[in-house]
Amino acid sequence: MTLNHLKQAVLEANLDLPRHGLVTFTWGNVSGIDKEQGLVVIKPSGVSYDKMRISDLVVLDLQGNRVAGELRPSSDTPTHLALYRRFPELGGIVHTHSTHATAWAQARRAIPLLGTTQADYFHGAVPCSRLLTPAEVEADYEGHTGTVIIETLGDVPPLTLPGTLVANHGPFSWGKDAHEAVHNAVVLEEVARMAWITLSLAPQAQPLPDYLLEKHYQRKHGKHAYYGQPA
Ligand SMILES: O=C(CO)[C@@H](O)[C@H](O)COP(=O)(O)O
Repeated sequence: MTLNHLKQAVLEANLDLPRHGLVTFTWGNVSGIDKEQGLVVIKPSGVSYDKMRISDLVVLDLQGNRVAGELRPSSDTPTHLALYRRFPELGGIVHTHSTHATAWAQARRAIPLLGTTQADYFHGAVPCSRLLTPAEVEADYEGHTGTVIIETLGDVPPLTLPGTLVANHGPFSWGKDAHEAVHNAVVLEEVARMAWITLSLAPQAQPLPDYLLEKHYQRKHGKHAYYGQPA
């Protein structure tokens, strides 16, 4: 994919955020990475989606040096860059304040794995990070937001758990590219809403048994996946 194709894909992915009802005002951002060139394309900070143009996008290297674009990059850029540096398998990252996922993050609760919808995408509960410390906020708030996400994932391959909640902040999602990252952000918001309603109806609701988790997760993502149509 050329850099211009990546810019177009990242623009489209950002415009998909309001299309899918994931953002209010400018409360979200999407980036994508050209792994060969080590360049990240990200949304400009504070620019409304209906006014966003491809020329507004900002291009940076993985150390955060501007390569192209005049506007300030998203305020969450250091978080995106920290995740790309730590997880080379990521091709796209999304951050939103989508209502239900943000509510679970504000409650500092992982979204339990209660159903097969979540098991189709997440190989377990959607974890919630710890709260950043005052020293971390003081030193590098957005960079350390990446730190707590990386800590929360530990050795879990990120594409098997394509999203995490940052305590008292909101969800970050990712995928093999920007489009898939937005798809996973939509799923995260949906399963957050489903889990909230489920636990309202049945506070004693139990997690999905492992045999059903594996069935659903592997049929979409396993070596012998058979969901959908062959590529
Ligand atoms: O988390 C926040 C604000 O709390 C940010 O995600 C903004 O909501 C989006 O910022 P920009 O990408 O426009 O800088």
